[in-house]
Amino acid sequence: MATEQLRIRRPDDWHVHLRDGSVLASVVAHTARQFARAIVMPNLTPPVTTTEQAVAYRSRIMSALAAQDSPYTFTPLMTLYLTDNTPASEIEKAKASGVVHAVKLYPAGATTNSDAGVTDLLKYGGAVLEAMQKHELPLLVHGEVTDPDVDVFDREAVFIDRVMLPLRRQFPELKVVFEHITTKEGADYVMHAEGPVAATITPQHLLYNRNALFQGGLRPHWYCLPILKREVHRQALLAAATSDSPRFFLGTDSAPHVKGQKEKDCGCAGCYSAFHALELYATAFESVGKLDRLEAFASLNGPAFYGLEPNAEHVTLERAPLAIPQALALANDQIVPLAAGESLPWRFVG
Ligand SMILES: NC(=O)N[C@@H](CC(=O)O)C(=O)O
Ligand SMILES: [Zn+2]
Ligand SMILES: [Zn+2]
Repeated sequence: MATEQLRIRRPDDWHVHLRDGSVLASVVAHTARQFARAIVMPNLTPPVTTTEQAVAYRSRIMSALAAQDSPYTFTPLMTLYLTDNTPASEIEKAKASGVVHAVKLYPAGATTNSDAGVTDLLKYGGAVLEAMQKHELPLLVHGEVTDPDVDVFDREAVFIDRVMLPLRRQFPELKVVFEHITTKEGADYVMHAEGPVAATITPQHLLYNRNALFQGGLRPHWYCLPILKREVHRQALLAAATSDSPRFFLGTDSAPHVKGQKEKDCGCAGCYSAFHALELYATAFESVGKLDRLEAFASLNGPAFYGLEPNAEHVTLERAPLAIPQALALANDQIVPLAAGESLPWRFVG
């Protein structure tokens, strides 16, 4: 008989966008409902580049949650946005704060709100990377090159050769998380690389291939960066996520954009999955008969990499259909969740 209930340690989301202001106010409870902790991305406008800003952003997150009388205990783990001008001294401050848990690399122009990102990591970032390696502050990378001559479907694989390999040769002890990997090349690299390397994987990259972008017409709500890839890549990601390797862990990359910002002539990249993240992952894991691997991926591997204890509490999912709404009334607007209108076989109970 198929499993009817699934009880796992409370998971954490190692890559999420909570935004700010009215969007923050309406999305934070979704993340807090399923996850005990989350690595919060710093790509606000303006970006979170200093420890002081990260501390202030953290209190806005906590106030937004408190304002909703949310019954959940939730700990945001903050990140700094690396720029060409980040001083090495900021790293010591960040580490000492106890609030900042990682530094995020956005290659300039690679994705949403990345204009202030790094233009040439090894040229400008040497002293900062040295400090991060010394203070054991992980570097989280959006791993795509921005070279317009590189095909958008190849940008992750090319990033490995052009940035990842030289970076890790120069800073072999630096903890690096290859965020939201989308390719077989990315999965293979992380699986076999020497040293402290890990990767997050999103639900959309485990569940869909690039056909989803064009299913019956142009589907902007499946558009995120890095873009969905071919089926062979999806299969490789599923194999990695459900493998025995502790290097792969949950990072939804839930990235809310209001409906009008997605459905336009130049729409934003990002899928919203905080509403139904665990249900999406459970569906993906079950599709390959690996539900028993979900707990390690969602609740154990991430804390181990970041040097934190796993959560003590547990959560339960039950086999019952979850109808994903066509849209969620959020932020005085609407946000369309990933796979809107479809149904999932699992439901998060609490
Ligand atoms: N993933 C996305 O498509 N978008 C993210 C940025 C990012 O994680 O690259 C966003 O902030 O909207
Ligand atoms: Zn990214
Ligand atoms: Zn992201």
